[in-house]
Amino acid sequence: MITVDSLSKKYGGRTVVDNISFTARAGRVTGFLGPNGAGKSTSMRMMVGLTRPNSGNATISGRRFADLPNPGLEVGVMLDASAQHAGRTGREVLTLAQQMIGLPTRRVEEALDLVSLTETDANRRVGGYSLGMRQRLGIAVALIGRPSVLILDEPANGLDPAGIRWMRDLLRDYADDGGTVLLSSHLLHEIEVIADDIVMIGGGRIVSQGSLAELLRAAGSIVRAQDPDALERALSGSGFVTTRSEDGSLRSDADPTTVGLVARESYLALIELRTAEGGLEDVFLQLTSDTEREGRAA
Ligand SMILES: Nc1ncnc2c1ncn2[C@@H]1O[C@H](COP(=O)(O)OP(=O)(O)OP(=O)(O)O)[C@@H](O)[C@H]1O
Repeated sequence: MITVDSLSKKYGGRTVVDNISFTARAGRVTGFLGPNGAGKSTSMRMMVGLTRPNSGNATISGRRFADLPNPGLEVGVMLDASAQHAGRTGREVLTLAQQMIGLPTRRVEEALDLVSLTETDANRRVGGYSLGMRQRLGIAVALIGRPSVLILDEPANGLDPAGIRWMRDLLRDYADDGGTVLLSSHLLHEIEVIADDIVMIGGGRIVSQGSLAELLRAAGSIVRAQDPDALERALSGSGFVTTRSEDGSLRSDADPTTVGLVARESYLALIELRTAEGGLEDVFLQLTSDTEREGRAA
């Protein structure tokens, strides 16, 4: 588990992380989502003791990163996959991590296997790796000590669609085995397909957090009814805002379950009912544009 408690960071008098608090739970993938410059990397750096917060603190499995006796056994971190020394081979990078943590040498081969880096890849210098291969190596370094917590900054950067699917499966299995995963992204689709919980950040502040299902519910619904006028009346009578599209469907700010219940109460037949398209993207753009407006006005 990762607990972030009222973390703030200022650079040159400018607050770039503003009093953020959240918990990333065991057995869940938590997506840390925000546009460029929102403060995701700074927050993650504070969690792993690389940047000193102005106030607040973060703990990993109940302890501050600096107090972990052998951090590599507790938390796997990948903040910048390109930060590895370009002149070292992938195997050398992993061997250094294995020795630093004090693991048996076989963990190097196991970690390579885990991220599907071949023998030939492992013996090449990192400088010649594609970005996708660097991401795989970075994830291997993070996983080598079998930690129970993973903190990954934009791990899907540079991966092709097959690579993204691979990473998604790897992180899903890791969380299903009880691990805690916190991963950042500015790509909504990436988060939407992998995360159980979402922490949305904009302008250094948390603008929304909750389970993916809860946030999607906020996106509203698209519904087609046999009698759209009657459904429109029923929904507005229940306090929901409904708009009619040219194709006759209705868009409502009520979530699909609520729309279904309202329709049932009025004995109305529905032909189609789903979450409004755009889903998380709509919620995200709406929430982060609000904070940006506030930021500019302040
Ligand atoms: N060392 C630093 N000195 C001064 N300003 C910094 C420093 N590090 C980050 N910032 C600023 O803090 C803000 C947040 O940056 P951060 O890298 O945390 O955002 P991010 O959400 O990770 O964005 P991205 O997706 O672009 O990496 C930015 O405006 C950035 O310019």
